[in-house]
Amino acid sequence: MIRRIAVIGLGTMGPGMAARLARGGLQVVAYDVAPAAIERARSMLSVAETVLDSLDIAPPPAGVGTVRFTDDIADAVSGADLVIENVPENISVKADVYRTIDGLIASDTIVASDTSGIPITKLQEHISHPERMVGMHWSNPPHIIPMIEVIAGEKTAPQTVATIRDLIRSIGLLPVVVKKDVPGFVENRVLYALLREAVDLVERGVIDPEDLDTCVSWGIGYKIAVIGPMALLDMAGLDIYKSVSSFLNADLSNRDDVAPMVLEKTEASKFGIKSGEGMFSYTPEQAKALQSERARKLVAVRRILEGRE
Ligand SMILES: NC(=O)C1=CN([C@@H]2O[C@H](COP(=O)(O)OP(=O)(O)OC[C@H]3O[C@@H](n4cnc5c(N)ncnc54)[C@H](O)[C@@H]3O)[C@@H](O)[C@H]2O)C=CC1
Ligand SMILES: Cc1ncc(C(=O)O)c(C(=O)O)c1O
Repeated sequence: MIRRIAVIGLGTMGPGMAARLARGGLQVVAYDVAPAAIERARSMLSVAETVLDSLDIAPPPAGVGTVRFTDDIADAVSGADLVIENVPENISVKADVYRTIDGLIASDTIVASDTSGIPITKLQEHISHPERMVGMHWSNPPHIIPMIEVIAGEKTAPQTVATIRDLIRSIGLLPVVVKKDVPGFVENRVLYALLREAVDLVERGVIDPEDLDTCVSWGIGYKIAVIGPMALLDMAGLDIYKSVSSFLNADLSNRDDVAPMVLEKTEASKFGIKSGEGMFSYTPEQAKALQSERARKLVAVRRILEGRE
């Protein structure tokens, strides 16, 4: 039974995840190596709590469902039933965390990684109880998006997958068990196929970035929220898909490296809203407004999709 959870890494993903787990009645202890990240996470936590209120996700009874911050990793993981690792997408940084916590956790503590796509089999090499390690891939923003992928590595015990799947379900979220430990799992394989083509189209001057976003959001995005790709194929007709894919697939981007436009921007520290510039430019006020607007619209759409409006 999972009651106490340690969230390690409080950047983009950690705070919203901590808020959502606590709202599900779990005792969360949140840790980051950087004191500034802990401070930022405190304010992100209260923003996430307001959003959870607007989703009508009822608070748990008094005394359970708390988030406590700590700057001591031993304190964070001590007594944890589950540790969720949320540190940068880099095997050696993640492996360092696993080595550090290895001697601090019980042999039956589950260690989950929120990796965006590093195979769990590779991460398991760095922990002494690989049967207790599992992928638990949340989607950003984690306090609003209900779907979480659950991925077993070669050495993950089936019981570990079942425990995490049941935990996700028990707090009203939507687990999807991925059957093979492929890089990127499923969500990011699909997302990155789309992003590769989108970046390529902008890079080749086929379309301006603003128009690309309008085309994808109001064309594909709007309907894909209501009907998934498999059912969409049936709606369009597999005969149409066969005809179009017979000439189009060969023309789609198949680049296997990072696009030059993305390399140029990241080399100039243009990372997006976190640095004030990426594909577009943002003042701090615009970045904040964009995040609130995204939360407000996601809440509104979710209420409708769940038939609550
Ligand atoms: N950003 C996104 O949209 C999503 C990211 N992910 C994955 O989640 C993980 C975390 O991603 P983000 O939150 O975006 O990263 P981030 O870079 O925003 O935050 C990472 C945090 O980890 C902390 N950190 C670094 N080393 C640490 C250590 N040894 N111990 C404790 N804390 C440490 C950093 O100080 C930072 O606050 C990555 O594996 C990423 O691929 C998963 C879903 C979505
Ligand atoms: C660009 C990008 N990369 C990875 C992820 C992820 O799911 O890991 C996301 C996301 O939205 O969650 C993302 O946008």
